[in-house]
Parts: sequence; C-alpha cells; structure tokens
Amino acid sequence: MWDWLKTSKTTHGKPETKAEPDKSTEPVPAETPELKIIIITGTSGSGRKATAKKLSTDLGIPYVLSYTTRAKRPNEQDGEHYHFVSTDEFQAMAGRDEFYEAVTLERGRYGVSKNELNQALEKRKAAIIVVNWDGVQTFRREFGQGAIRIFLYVTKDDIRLRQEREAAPPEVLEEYLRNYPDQVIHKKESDYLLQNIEPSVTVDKIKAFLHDKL
Ligand SMILES: Nc1nc2c(ncn2[C@@H]2O[C@H](COP(=O)(O)OP(=O)(O)O)[C@@H](O)[C@H]2O)c(=O)[nH]1
Ligand SMILES: Nc1ncnc2c1ncn2[C@@H]1O[C@H](COP(=O)(O)OP(=O)(O)O)[C@@H](O)[C@H]1O
Repeated sequence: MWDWLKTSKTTHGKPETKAEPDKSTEPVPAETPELKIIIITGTSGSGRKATAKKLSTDLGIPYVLSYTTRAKRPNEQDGEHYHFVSTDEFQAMAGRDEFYEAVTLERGRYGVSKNELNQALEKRKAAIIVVNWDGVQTFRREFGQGAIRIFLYVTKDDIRLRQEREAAPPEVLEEYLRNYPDQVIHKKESDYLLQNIEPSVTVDKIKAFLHDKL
C-alpha cells in the first residue's frame, strides 16, 4: 500500500517554501534575463519526466531532479525519476532551508534543491525542472519570463494505455485520472503547449521552440 494513499486528499498542493531574499544562496533573480528555467509541466502521466530527460541530453542542460518522499514505484530508479528520500530526510533538508521550492501533495512532499539549481545555473545558465502548477507559479514569480512554461498533455485514454502497459499500480492510474481536470485547466496559461503523442517529435518541437530563447 502506498503511503500517500493514506494521507489527506488535497488535490492542490500547498507551496511550502518561498524564496526569501537570502542573497548568498538564492539564484540570481528574475530581472537577470540570461538565466532560463525550462519548466516541463502538464498532466501526470503525459511523459514530462521522460521528455525532460531527453531534452537534457540533447541540449546539454542539467535536469534538476526533484526530491520526494513518495513511495518509489516498481519501474522507478532513485536518481533517475526523483531523488527518493524519507520524510525525516526531507524535513531535515527543509529545516536547513535547502529547497528553492517545495510542495505537499496527497502522495507526499516534493522539492527542488537550491544547491542543485544554483549549480546548473552557474554551469549552463539554464536548468530543466518538472513541477506541478504550484511550482510553475513560484518559478515564474522569481524568474519572470526566464521561467519558460512548457505544458505537455495526453488524452485520458492515452494515460490509461501507457500506465497499463507499464503495469503501474491501479491506484496511480486512478489518481492521475482524478487529477486530470484540475491539471489540464492550466494549459492555456503556458508558453508552449503540446500533446505528447510521439516522444521524438515532442522533443524536436520543444527544441525548435527553445531555439532562439536559450
Ligand atoms: N511544485 C513542485 N511540484 C513537483 C515537484 N516535483 C514533482 N512535482 C509534481 O508533483 C506531482 C507529483 O505527482 P506524482 O504522481 O507523484 O509524480 P509523477 O508520477 O512523477 O507525475 C507531479 O505533477 C510532479 O510534476 C517539485 O519539486 N515541486
Ligand atoms: N509519447 C509517448 N508515447 C507513449 N508512451 C510515452 C510517451 N511519453 C512517455 N511515455 C510513457 O508514459 C509513462 C509516463 O511517462 P513519465 O515521463 O513518467 O510521465 P510524467 O512525468 O508526465 O508523469 C512512462 O511509462 C513513459 O515511458
């Protein structure tokens, strides 16, 4: 049984941390236009993590993986899909103010490390992240138009097909389908919207879109 299924049913995340102006650790703020946060967002199960990973390889831009307390699924790897940590470890990191942004969802807690984001920005002046709409708002507030919102979606039937093909736990599929309406509602607020039908086409289209922005 997944731990997050036993927790409260909050559909929308509660942003936990905001970037307070601690000049020594914060990334250079929004006004610095050369810093780019490429945000892959959209509906769960639409292929955001897979797309982020391929984009990172092709563009040579670091994919800053989130930390999470949610249970690792059978086909997931630590360090590839997320940094999977215990609730105590996550809490300790939060206590040390190590998250640039973090959120609590019914499945668990999720956060982007300040340190890892800063390293990516120093190295490449850009980073790729995968976050929900709460995260989009936070990064948009901090980085302004440097936070580029790419919204991926698929149909509910495609979510079902892909999850069944991967033999995902039925609870995960139910969760994805239940949250779909609340997630897809934001698609018109993004900078680039696309249905992820064929992975290589999706990545090529995003690269073309980003071409004059990086
Ligand atoms: N705001 C925020 N959202 C995150 C972060 N990491 C992951 N998310 C999003 O939180 C949701 C977690 O859903 P879950 O079912 O556990 O993950 P998934 O299977 O990877 O979509 C997804 O929409 C993720 O994109 C983070 O660090 N910050
Ligand atoms: N375009 C695609 N066509 C078919 N399957 C895909 C496509 N993109 C991703 N997938 C598969 O769909 C599942 C969800 O992908 P994932 O990247 O974990 O989605 P998300 O991060 O949006 O939840 C994975 O099994 C992945 O291999």
